[in-house]
Amino acid sequence: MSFADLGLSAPILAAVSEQGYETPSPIQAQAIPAVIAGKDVMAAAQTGTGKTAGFTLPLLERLSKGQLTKSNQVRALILTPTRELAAQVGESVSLYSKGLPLRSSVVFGGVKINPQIARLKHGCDILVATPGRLLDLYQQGAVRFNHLEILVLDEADRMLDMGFIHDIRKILAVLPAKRQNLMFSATFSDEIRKLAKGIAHQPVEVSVAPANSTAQTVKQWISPVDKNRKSALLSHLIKSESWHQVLVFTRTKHGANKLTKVLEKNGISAAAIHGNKSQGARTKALAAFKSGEISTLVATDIAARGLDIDQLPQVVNFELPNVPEDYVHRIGRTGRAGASGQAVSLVSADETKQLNDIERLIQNKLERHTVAGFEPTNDLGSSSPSRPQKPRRSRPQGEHKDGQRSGENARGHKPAGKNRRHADKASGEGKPASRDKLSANHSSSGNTSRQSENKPKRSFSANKQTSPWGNR
Ligand SMILES: Nc1ncnc2c1ncn2[C@@H]1O[C@H](COP(=O)(O)OP(=O)(O)OP(=O)(O)O)[C@@H](O)[C@H]1O
Repeated sequence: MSFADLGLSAPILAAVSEQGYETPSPIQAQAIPAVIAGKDVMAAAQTGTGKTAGFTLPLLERLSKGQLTKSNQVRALILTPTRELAAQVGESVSLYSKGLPLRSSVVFGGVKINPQIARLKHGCDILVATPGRLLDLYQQGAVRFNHLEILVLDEADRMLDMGFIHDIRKILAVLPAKRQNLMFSATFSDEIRKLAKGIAHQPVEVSVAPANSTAQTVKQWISPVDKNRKSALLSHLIKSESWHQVLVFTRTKHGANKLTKVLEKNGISAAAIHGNKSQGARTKALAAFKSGEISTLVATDIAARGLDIDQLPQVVNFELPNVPEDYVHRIGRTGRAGASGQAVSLVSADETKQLNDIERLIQNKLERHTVAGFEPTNDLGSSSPSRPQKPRRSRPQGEHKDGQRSGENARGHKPAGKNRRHADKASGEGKPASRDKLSANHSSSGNTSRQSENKPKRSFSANKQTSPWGNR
């Protein structure tokens, strides 16, 4: 199977080959023809298996056949839960649409709105957005959806959970009823799956692995440890194992700041990224991490979804997430595109319940390795992954993960224009990061990227045993 067999035209095939992709991943092989055929698609596939190209390539194929955009209008809307992810997806859209006469743009909160309004004036064929800022732009008349053809919910389960559903409903209400709906994620709870089906029209369900499964390329283990020894253990591991690039997840923003300070005190170069940081600080931290300027990025779940950090070798859960699906997404920042990676969770006795929930969700008992000198005084107890899965705990209504409120709540239900400062924060997590390049106000049609230069061929066959790309 090659990309040419999937019904993509020459300019798109050229862009794909410039990226070094030789073979479509299983999710791409299944989703691309269905999207090109105009069907609604709900797609589930493990983290790092190329879902972005799975919806972007056929979307471009369809748009390239129709009429180009008109002023303030959008033909395809891609919604993402974080600003960083919006930027990254925007970058992919630019790369893949290089040879096409299509305009694309990215909008998210936390940066000035006026340049975004100016860019939208001429309309865009593809708009990548976070929900809060999109609503503000809509309410200010900067963007119109009369000609919208395609809606994509990237990280669909996250977009449809309690924190985002109000904004999504408002957006859906202003879109034409007749449109193509695409929803992609690595995880779908039954509850969210039902909700998604209500939005899509007889969707084709594409799934290439058991529901909610982790990428096979990630070696996972847990280290039982007492809560008050976690930062010492993390510092010890980073130094003794010579981890040069580690993404560490904490449960709270305060916890991320505190841990960053401890690591720095222990001589480890670290920065924190979370929703209370300015967009500038977020962008800087992620860029410094990607370039190797700092070895450790301490993040809340703001960084759990979708971020594609090239060859990231190591993820650490300093604390386990409350929602078990978030574990799957967090550890999926490593072991992407067939590369191997390692994910370690530091688990204290008070987290036994979260651990049980995670092991049930992924149907796998995680290996325990106690590090010498860090033996816990309190036992973890044992879990049984095979018991039936409990209903998923939803996040509190109106709360985005990472303490962010929905656009509506953040604006205190006032029209956006009257409370712009808050509205800017609304979609919360917002600012971009592409794989190698961060661009705060990325807007483009056919821009260039360092990624495309001298791209090595990326093939699935090299790692057939473990790679999700090669398991067909
Ligand atoms: N056909 C392909 N061949 C080789 N590499 C690919 C191919 N398609 C995508 N990639 C690369 O694989 C990586 C992961 O892709 P992507 O970010 O789309 O994963 P994803 O499935 O959306 O993951 P997540 O669930 O974490 O969002 C990217 O670096 C992308 O460039």
